[in-house]
Amino acid sequence: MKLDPFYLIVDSAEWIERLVPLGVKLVQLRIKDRNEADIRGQIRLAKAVCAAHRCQLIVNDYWRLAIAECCDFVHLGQEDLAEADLAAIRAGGLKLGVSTHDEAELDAALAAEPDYVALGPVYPTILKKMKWAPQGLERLSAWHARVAPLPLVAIGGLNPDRIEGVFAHGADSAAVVTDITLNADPEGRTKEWIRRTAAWR
Ligand SMILES: Cc1ncc(COP(=O)(O)OP(=O)(O)O)c(N)n1
Ligand SMILES: Cc1nc(C(=O)O)sc1CCOP(=O)(O)O
Ligand SMILES: [Mg+2]
Repeated sequence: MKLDPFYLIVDSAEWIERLVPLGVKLVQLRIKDRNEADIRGQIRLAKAVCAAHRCQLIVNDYWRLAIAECCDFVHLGQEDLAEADLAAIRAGGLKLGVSTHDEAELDAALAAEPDYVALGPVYPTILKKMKWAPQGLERLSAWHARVAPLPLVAIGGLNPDRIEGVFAHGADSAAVVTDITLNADPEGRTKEWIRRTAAWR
């Protein structure tokens, strides 16, 4: 399976409505702190927009809702993974991406037979407090050696100037949040990401 090299992560369907029509082909809906009915509505709207624009939607965390809403890709962290019903996810025909931050987590991720593995934070991130120090580019190469031929996603502190480095060290896709959502011009920055990742598409 091939992932688009530009992996946008946003916290609402409204962001997806705004940015996916610009040509985004891979987006994660990563919602925190909303009630279930709200999240279900967000997933429905995101799914409709992504279908209209041939963009792959990945639902973070809410695997039960993703199955119920007939989505086809979920992303799970290690705690989510430990509690998730992987058989139900597979029976629902969903693909699975898994976060990793150390070797033990990589072992657990690979045991789940995922469709991609993410490594982070490659660089410092301001999005959330993390207990792991930045992994650095050499760590991406080490992950690539263990993960290939599965796609490897780099995440954490990425910006357009760091794209080349992560792909040179074995990443197949670069995931990004704040470089776009906190940018003064999110649309312009999204177009820049699409352009700067074109060589790996
Ligand atoms: C592509 C990608 N990589 C890592 C994460 C982080 O997932 P997780 O560790 O479950 O943390 P939250 O995002 O749920 O806070 C991700 N979402 N996407
Ligand atoms: C959501 C998330 N997960 C990470 C991990 O390492 O698992 S780093 C991260 C934040 C990514 O946001 P930004 O692009 O703004 O740094
Ligand atoms: Mg999670």
